[in-house]
Amino acid sequence: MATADPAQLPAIAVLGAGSWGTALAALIARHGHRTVLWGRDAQAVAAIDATHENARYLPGIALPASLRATHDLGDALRHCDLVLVVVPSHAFAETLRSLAPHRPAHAGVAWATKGFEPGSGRFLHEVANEVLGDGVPLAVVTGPSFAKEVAQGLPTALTVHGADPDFAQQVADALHGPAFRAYTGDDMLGAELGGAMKNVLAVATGVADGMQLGLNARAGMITRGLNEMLRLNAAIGGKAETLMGLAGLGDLVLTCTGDLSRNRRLGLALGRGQSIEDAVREIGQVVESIQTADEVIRQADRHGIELPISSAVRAVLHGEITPAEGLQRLLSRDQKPEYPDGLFG
Ligand SMILES: NC(=O)C1=CN([C@@H]2O[C@H](COP(=O)(O)OP(=O)(O)OC[C@H]3O[C@@H](n4cnc5c(N)ncnc54)[C@H](OP(=O)(O)O)[C@@H]3O)[C@@H](O)[C@H]2O)C=CC1
Ligand SMILES: O=C(CO)COP(=O)(O)O
Repeated sequence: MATADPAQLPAIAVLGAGSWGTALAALIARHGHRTVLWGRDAQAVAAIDATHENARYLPGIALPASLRATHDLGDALRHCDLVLVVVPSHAFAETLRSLAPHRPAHAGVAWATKGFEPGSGRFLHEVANEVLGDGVPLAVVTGPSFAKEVAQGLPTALTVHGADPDFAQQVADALHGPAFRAYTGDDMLGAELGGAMKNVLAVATGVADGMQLGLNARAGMITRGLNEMLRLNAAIGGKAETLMGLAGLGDLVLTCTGDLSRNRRLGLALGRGQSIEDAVREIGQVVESIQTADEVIRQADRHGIELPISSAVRAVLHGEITPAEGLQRLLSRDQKPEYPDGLFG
């Protein structure tokens, strides 16, 4: 908390100077932790360090003067007690490999990245286990949290899941503060699945809204989307309650309904007839669903689960069908019971 002696609090290195990494670094620095933000763009990072503003990703928002920013990974990690990785999923494995030789032996590694390893479909904790080896405490930070609102100090709740409860608590303690509630859990599988899948489902809801299908369609899409999350989660062995909480339902509702969501905005643009290339260029930030849709379907196929909405999103993102054809595909499915295999079957 702001009144604590910074020397008594864990020092934290945040890797990734985009909107979410910057917002989390600012939050943690405001709580009194010695915090260093690392970014790959030397010029941008020098400007953040000098002006206390991330002009590209969070323009107009004042960052705490105590937040240091650097391009030197060794410098960022040298005296840290905890590493928080906040790069896009396509850069996750590479960033872990870069940080590994610099990580102080006692420092656990958490991440706020949402998605899977592109190409392999591996969960990010599987990647972290492989790259860092056994014995390094790991945790995932996830939940309904737009970077801009966190950076502005607006109230937010999210959750930290890890197999090592002490480490999950350490991460949650750094995030928790006067306007920020950080909960904990031990279900990395469910937490990572929720954070990844909600981005794909936000595209679906965005498409429906872009096509002006109405509020009924939006609510139906969100609810059947939650059903897809629950079914895949049950198959992979995640806990149902994780998906009914901040990591699932909470983030699904935020991303499907909030226009700050880049994944929703991609869907809106596609639903209005814009091309994916133009939409992505206009958004100008990472849109995780583009890679995640493939990996969700890969996971679903592996477990023999049918996910009609996610599958339609994947096909639209690949240009295999139009949004109108995707809608027709969903509406023409056979009628069936709402829960043929029970609530979490
Ligand atoms: N923004 C949000 O509200 C939230 C985002 N997330 C998740 O956080 C993750 C990061 O997203 P976000 O910060 O929003 O994305 P942004 O698009 O805002 O920023 C991406 C950042 O990652 C950097 N980057 C890209 N590739 C690499 C790489 N190979 N090595 C190192 N850095 C790289 C970019 O650097 P450069 O500028 O040089 O390209 C940029 O600083 C995503 O998985 C996202 O889903 C989770 C919750 C909320
Ligand atoms: O993960 C997020 C909110 O929790 C941010 O969503 P987008 O990546 O769609 O902007």
